[in-house]
Amino acid sequence: MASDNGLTLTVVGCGTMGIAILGGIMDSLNTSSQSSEQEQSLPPRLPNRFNATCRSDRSASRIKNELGKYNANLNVIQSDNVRAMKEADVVLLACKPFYVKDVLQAEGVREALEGKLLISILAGVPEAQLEDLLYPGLSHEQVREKITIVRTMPNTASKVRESMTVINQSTPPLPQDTKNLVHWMMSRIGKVVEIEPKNMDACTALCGSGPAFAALIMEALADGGVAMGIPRAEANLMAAQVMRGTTGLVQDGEHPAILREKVSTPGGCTIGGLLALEDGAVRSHVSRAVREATVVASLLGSGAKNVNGTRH
Ligand SMILES: NC(=O)C1=CN([C@@H]2O[C@H](COP(=O)(O)OP(=O)(O)OC[C@H]3O[C@@H](n4cnc5c(N)ncnc54)[C@H](OP(=O)(O)O)[C@@H]3O)[C@@H](O)[C@H]2O)C=CC1
Ligand SMILES: O=C(O)[C@@H]1CCC=N1
Repeated sequence: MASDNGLTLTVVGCGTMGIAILGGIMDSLNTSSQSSEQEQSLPPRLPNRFNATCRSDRSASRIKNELGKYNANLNVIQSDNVRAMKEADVVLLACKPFYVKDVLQAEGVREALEGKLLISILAGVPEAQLEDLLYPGLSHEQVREKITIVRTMPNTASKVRESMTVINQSTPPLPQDTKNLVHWMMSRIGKVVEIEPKNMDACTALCGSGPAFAALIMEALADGGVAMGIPRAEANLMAAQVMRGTTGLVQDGEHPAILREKVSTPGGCTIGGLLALEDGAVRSHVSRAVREATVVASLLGSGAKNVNGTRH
């Protein structure tokens, strides 16, 4: 643990998401200027040392390459999760769901995590499952005396500090300092919403998978432009800025339906395009993608095989 007033944050399984989240936190610490509102809920101790764990040399190099620019106190630890967890005050669990059992049931892990805050970003793995892996047979109340586990769902836009991160509501509620710390960490990388546990899989689909769905729509917009003669580079830039501008309007309070109506001049081109989208049942298919991903997310933690197998 840190000997000064700072916390040591260990990211176990530091790949795409671990790097994105650490990058957001390090960037925020470098550029920190807190608003008065943030200061009120500022945790008493903030992370100032970072451990990132992985196994391969390739992953270790990637972590150093991508996070080196922040000049943070970062230690990359290969194939020794227990040491990295022992040194931590807070552990961010960022490995793939299918090897969480191996990671948490490895010798010495339970002892290394005792008394600490464990924040999980694993898709489809409820808090109860993490508790059971660490302390089989103990009740939730008994586990809470040994460790605090919080399930969250960020997304890949953490890298540019534009994540939509969902935090699972804890029962009983977290101690205020712990809650402030979790919110502080997650608000370094974007926006935060707390949600009931029953909705975490749907939030995994909407927020965790959402950037992939939005990217597909963005590509389709650009493809249409290319088909009608716009050069690819300009079409990509235009599609991205159109999506950004649209989100800006909605986040500024405009309802999406009103936005659509305002763009649709009677007898104009927009209504013609919108009706073509409705002919293709785009709205239904996009919603279905979120519904499908929710069902798949709910199966990820169970170790079930072929979770993307056809259900029709
Ligand atoms: N990708 C996304 O957009 C999102 C992912 N998530 C969730 O985040 C988690 C991580 O996903 P993602 O970052 O994409 O995955 P990655 O595969 O990019 O990262 C996982 C990392 O874990 C390392 N690793 C594997 N085994 C171990 C081990 N035993 N000990 C320590 N490190 C290990 C791997 O490196 P090496 O093999 O070298 O050890 C790898 O770098 C998943 O649970 C996913 O559900 C949540 C939201 C969005
Ligand atoms: O596809 C996945 O399983 C992960 C979880 C959310 C985003 N990516």
